[in-house]
Amino acid sequence: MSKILVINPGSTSTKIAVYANHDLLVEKTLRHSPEELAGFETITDQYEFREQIVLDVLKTHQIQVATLDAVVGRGGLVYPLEGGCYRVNAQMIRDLKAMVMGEHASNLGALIAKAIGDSIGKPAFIVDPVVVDELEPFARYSGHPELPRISIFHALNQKAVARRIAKELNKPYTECQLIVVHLGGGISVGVHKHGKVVDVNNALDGDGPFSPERSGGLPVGQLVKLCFSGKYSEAEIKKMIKGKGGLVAYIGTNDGRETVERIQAGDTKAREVFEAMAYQVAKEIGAMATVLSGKVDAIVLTGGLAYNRIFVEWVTQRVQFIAPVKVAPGEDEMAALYEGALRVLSGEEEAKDYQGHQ
Ligand SMILES: Nc1ncnc2c1ncn2[C@@H]1O[C@H](COP(=O)(O)OP(=O)(O)O)[C@@H](O)[C@H]1O
Ligand SMILES: CCCC(=O)OP(=O)(O)O
Repeated sequence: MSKILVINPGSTSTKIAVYANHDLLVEKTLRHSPEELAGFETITDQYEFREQIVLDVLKTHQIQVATLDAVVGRGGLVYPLEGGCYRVNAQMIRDLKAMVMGEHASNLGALIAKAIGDSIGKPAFIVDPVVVDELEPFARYSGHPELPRISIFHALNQKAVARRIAKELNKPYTECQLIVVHLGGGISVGVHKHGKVVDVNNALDGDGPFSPERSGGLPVGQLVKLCFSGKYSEAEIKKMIKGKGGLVAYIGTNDGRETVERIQAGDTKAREVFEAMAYQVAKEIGAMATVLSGKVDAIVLTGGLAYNRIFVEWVTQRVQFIAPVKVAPGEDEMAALYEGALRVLSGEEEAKDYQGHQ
């Protein structure tokens, strides 16, 4: 029997699960408001706070750390790599601490998993981190060679959900042409062409639609002017793009459910902003459909916001002319992390070795 702890830190939540022999023993999601996270200057500063959440959940459910066989965390911003299950090693920890590709809550997945694994002499893994890179050459062009587009997205959930939908379509994933949209704290719109994500917006850093806590793409000229206006520090501008952008900037919350409650209570501003976010998501889907020359098997909406009927309806109305829209609310990340680690523990697959910068 393999008992595995799964740790999934997201920008608006920490998700924890424990599995044993395919049985889900515990699953818990803790949501974090912008106020709760405001006191932490960097993501790494949230380490103790998020680790304590994990340990508290284990304690509440009377699961002894010593009984675990492995720990698997959501993979963060390491150097770009191919998909798969990687053993957390010293190089990975160094790169995450040095924030070589930037900051995101997912960076804490490997750090916490490694600390807990080391405390009991058991291995720690990550699976399909947010930097999985399968972009085709055209997708890397931005418009200036010093600023190539890069692949940062919800790789783990996009891949897991795409495989599930491919099954529903009775087609191997490697033969499908899908557009998968993860609607989380960040929003990614990925083109899955024959099993590879050949184009996707950088969900973290000022690209694509705005999201609950991110600005998405901004008018560059105006942004440059703002950067040099003396009005804001570099750190403040970065926060406008990630953390305090999108819904947070317009209506002060990163919470889709709270937004819906406000809309139901007659808040017209919240309604307009929420609908504008759906409009931008639809526009990005339209753009991504051109990558597949319009030959799209299905458009898939997933992530937390896909639970919301009105939001899904607004997007669907604008994009259903392209392909059938399938809704897979929430995420398959916890099971995908568990299964990735289990494949290694059972000897079905070998853990990949993270090398750092190639
Ligand atoms: N039932 C729901 N209705 C509307 N929005 C929801 C619902 N559940 C989650 N959300 C929203 O989805 C977003 C988070 O999605 P999730 O995929 O869990 O993201 P993350 O991993 O970024 O924390 C938040 O804005 C959250 O409030
Ligand atoms: C870093 C890309 C993935 C992402 O945006 O995740 P969250 O929605 O959990 O912030």
